[in-house]
Amino acid sequence: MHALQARVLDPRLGQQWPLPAYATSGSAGLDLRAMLDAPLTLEPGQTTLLSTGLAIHIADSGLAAMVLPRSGLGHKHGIVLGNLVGLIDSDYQGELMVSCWNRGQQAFTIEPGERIAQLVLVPVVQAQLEIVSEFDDSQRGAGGFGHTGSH
Ligand SMILES: O=c1ccn([C@H]2C[C@H](O)[C@@H](COP(=O)(O)OP(=O)(O)OP(=O)(O)O)O2)c(=O)[nH]1
Ligand SMILES: [Mg+2]
Repeated sequence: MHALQARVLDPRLGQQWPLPAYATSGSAGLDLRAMLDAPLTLEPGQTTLLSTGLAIHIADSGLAAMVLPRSGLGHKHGIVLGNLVGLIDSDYQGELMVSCWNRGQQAFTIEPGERIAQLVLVPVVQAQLEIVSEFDDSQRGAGGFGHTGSH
């Protein structure tokens, strides 16, 4: 288990609602909660930026965190992320924010403290660009976007 510095920015987190924790020993994501004062209804097509009450400092440039949708909310209710995926830089120290997008056909009400997204810590390799005039041959070359067919 990796140690990760975190600050609680909303006192309700850890008191009224549990701090983010892995739901099972094999869970990959920590659920993030909506720090709302009242239920918030997202109309179809609407996007809102939600506070999570939590800040983290990853500190290691070999790591990042990703904010991902929860499958139940996304599949059943169309509640996904306005940025599709959130990327948290290792030097970001601000509040973790979640852009919530109702891509569905029905209004959805987010309750205060509801788990709205999940945070996954991932390894990162930073690359130094080495500019060349030609690449060595590869099996694929420049073929993409369905180049290998559909079967
Ligand atoms: O879902 C998200 C995505 C990003 N962030 C924070 C952490 C991240 O490190 C920072 C910047 O994100 P990103 O680089 O994706 O946004 P940008 O539009 O490129 O902004 P910037 O110019 O600040 O890098 O915003 C969040 O809190 N939630
Ligand atoms: Mg950026």
